[in-house]
Order: sequence, then C-alpha cells, then structure tokens
Amino acid sequence: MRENYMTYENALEVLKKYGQEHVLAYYDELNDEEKQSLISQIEEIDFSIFDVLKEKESDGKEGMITPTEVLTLDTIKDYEFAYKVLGETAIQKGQLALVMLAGGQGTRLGFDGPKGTYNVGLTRDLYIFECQVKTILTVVRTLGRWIHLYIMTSDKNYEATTSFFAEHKNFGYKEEYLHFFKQELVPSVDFNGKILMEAPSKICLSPNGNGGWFSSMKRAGLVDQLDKEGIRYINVFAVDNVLQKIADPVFLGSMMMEDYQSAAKVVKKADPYERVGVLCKKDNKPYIVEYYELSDEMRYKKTVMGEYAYNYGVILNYIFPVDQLKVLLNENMPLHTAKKVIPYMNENRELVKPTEPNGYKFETLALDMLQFMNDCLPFEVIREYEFAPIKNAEGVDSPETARELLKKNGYKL
Ligand SMILES: CC(=O)N[C@H]1[C@@H](OP(=O)(O)O)O[C@H](CO)[C@@H](O)[C@@H]1O
Repeated sequence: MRENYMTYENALEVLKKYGQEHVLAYYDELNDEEKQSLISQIEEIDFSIFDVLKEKESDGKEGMITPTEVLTLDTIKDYEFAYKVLGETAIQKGQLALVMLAGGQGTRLGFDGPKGTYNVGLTRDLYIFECQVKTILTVVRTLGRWIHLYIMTSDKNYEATTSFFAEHKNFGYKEEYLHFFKQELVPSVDFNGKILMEAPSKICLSPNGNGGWFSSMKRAGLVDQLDKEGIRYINVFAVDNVLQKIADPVFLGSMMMEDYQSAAKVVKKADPYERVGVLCKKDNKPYIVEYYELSDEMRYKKTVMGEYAYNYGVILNYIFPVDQLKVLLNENMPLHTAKKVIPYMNENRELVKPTEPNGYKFETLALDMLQFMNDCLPFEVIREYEFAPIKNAEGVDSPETARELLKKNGYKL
C-alpha cells in the first residue's frame, strides 16, 4: 500500500472548508488500513467542483451563439504541403505529445472492461488500443522520432489497462514513451450538496469526466515532464475512434501556421441529428454545443446559401498548446450535473439502494476547454477516412459500422 501524503488534520481542514466534515464521522472506529484508505480517497478528490457549484448558483448568464468558419478540405489541400512540413518539423523536434482519453467503461457498448481492450477483429485479433498505437507508430516510423503517449484511465480500469498493454508488449510502443495516469475522482452528493458515503471508510466517488484530463496530468506530476521534454503541443483524442489520424502533421502545422490557440478536427454532420458536438462560437469565442443540448432552432438553422449553419461536428481530436493548458488550470471548468440513483450509507450505516434519483454526479467535459481559448481552428476531415467511433453495441457508431469503414481503408479483419 502506498504512503499517504495527506494527514488526518489536512483532510479535516479541507473538508471543513467545504462543509463536509461528516465524511470523517466514523474515522476513530476504523482500523488502520481503512483509515489510510479513507484519507487517500479524500486526497484524490477534486474539491474545486464545490467552488464551481457556488459560482453556478450565482451566474446563469447566456451568451450569443453564432456559426464558425471552418478550414475546409479544399483550403487544406491548397496549403497541405506547407502545413505538413511545419508539423513534421515540430514533431521531429519532440514538441508534440499525445493524450488518449481511455477512462470510459464502455457501458453503451455493453462491454465489461476498458473500451480499448475491445477486440474489433473478426478472423484475427484487432484491439481498439492496437488500432490507435499502430496509427501512431506509422508517424513515428515515417518521422524517425518517438512521441510521448499518455493514456488516461479511470481509477477502476487502470490495472486492467496497464496489464493489457504489458501482455501485448505495448503493441510495439517504446516503454519509455508510454505513460499511464489516472483520471481524478469527484464525490457524488445528495440534493443538499453533502458528500454521500458508501461505507464508513468509503466515499461515493465517480470519475470527473474527460474535461479533467490536463488537471489529472498535473496532479500525476506529468506537466513537469512535459516542460522538461520541451513539449509544446498536445494532441488529445478519444480512444473509441479507430480510424482517426493521430499526431497528424498537417493538422498540427495548420494550427501553427494560422497561429491559433487550439484546433479541432471536425466532420460535416451526416444529418442534423448525428450525435456529435457542434462547433460554433459563443460571444465570439470557440464553443461546442454537445448533441444532447442542441436546440431544434440551431439544428435546422440554414445559411443564405441554403446549408445548415451548424453543420460541423467535432470528432474529439483536438490540439492545444501546453502554455494555454497551463492557463486553464487556474480556471474552473463548467460542471455538468446529472441526477442519478446513487447507493449510499444511511444513518444506521446500512447501504441503501434507492429506486429514484437521490443525488448528483458531476462531470467536466473536454469540449468545454475550448471556450477558454481565444480561438480554435476547425479542421475538416473526411469522415470515411477518419471517423469510425465505436460507442454502441449495434446500429450507428457500433463495431459493425466501424468494421465497414476499417475494411474500406484497407484493414484486414
Ligand atoms: C463530452 C465529449 O467530449 N463528447 C464527445 C464524444 O461524445 P460521446 O457520446 O460522449 O462519446 O465524442 C463525439 C465524437 O465521437 C463528440 O462529437 C462529442 O462532442
């Protein structure tokens, strides 16, 4: 068991600050191991959510949403060579690192285990993690330079993920360029904002959403490593899109040449209902409206040319300069709350499984990072070449649709 860095006094102090001392109510009755475990959980908590909650109550101001210009396929083609040279040079200098968001549990996919360990092959094994690593290896081999790859897992799937990589010899990726870190946890609270407990030594915790990836890197001590290595840009991407280009020099070069503070790969939406976040502007700053928050008014709005005004969706593949990400560490990311059924311990120390929602779970979303950047370059990609997400067990965005696209791109399944 690892050493605790936080003491009981430290823990009590933080909890008091947020009116949550009840978390330590049974501390004296716990054995040493339980005591240590409870303090560790408190240490892992991202308490800033309570600050955001307070702000949320007081603000509620809405901004003005407008469409955004996109760097379209045609323009990219015209400048491709120049973008590529610039991007390749930066990668060869070791200025780019990669972050794979692999904390999800694959619930929609109905798959038990880290999503990246899902086997999409038919007659041979082809794991989602393998697809991503192979894509990166192509760039590594072409440019003759290893690229640091950071993989974010949840607390729950950390062991399963690291041992899966070890079992498969990292799919050929050089060990010293491969790093794993855990996503921070946030406590679930009741409707009065009090942290729920599962047992006297166990807080109800859940992962803090994919928006916390950089603060989780910071907490894991990896931001210092970025600085030491002279890494200036981070390409962050979702584990589930098996066709995406990662460490794409053209994408990186376009952001550098056009001098943007962030860049997002986008596709033309397949239809107004496609479940992708829509890239637009809010009060002239980059903004993404997630699909479940998109109003019909925005969904069907047309331009004077008769096209959908909000026609580009993000594929969850972004580049951010490290110095901008550091600035963001001082900001409170917007918090998305969901009412959930959360099993909890009552006053009699019994575990209760409610039938109705009894509290809130919190998440920050990666797409919310964009609004803290002054600008964002929307970079269009061809969906048939770069967008094959595996999210659902069947139907759209399923293993079946991904396989079709993989085959079209020359993969042997
Ligand atoms: C919070 C977040 O980043 N959501 C992303 C993500 O959606 P999920 O349905 O949460 O997997 O991937 C989509 C692309 O596959 C992207 O369009 C959307 O914005």
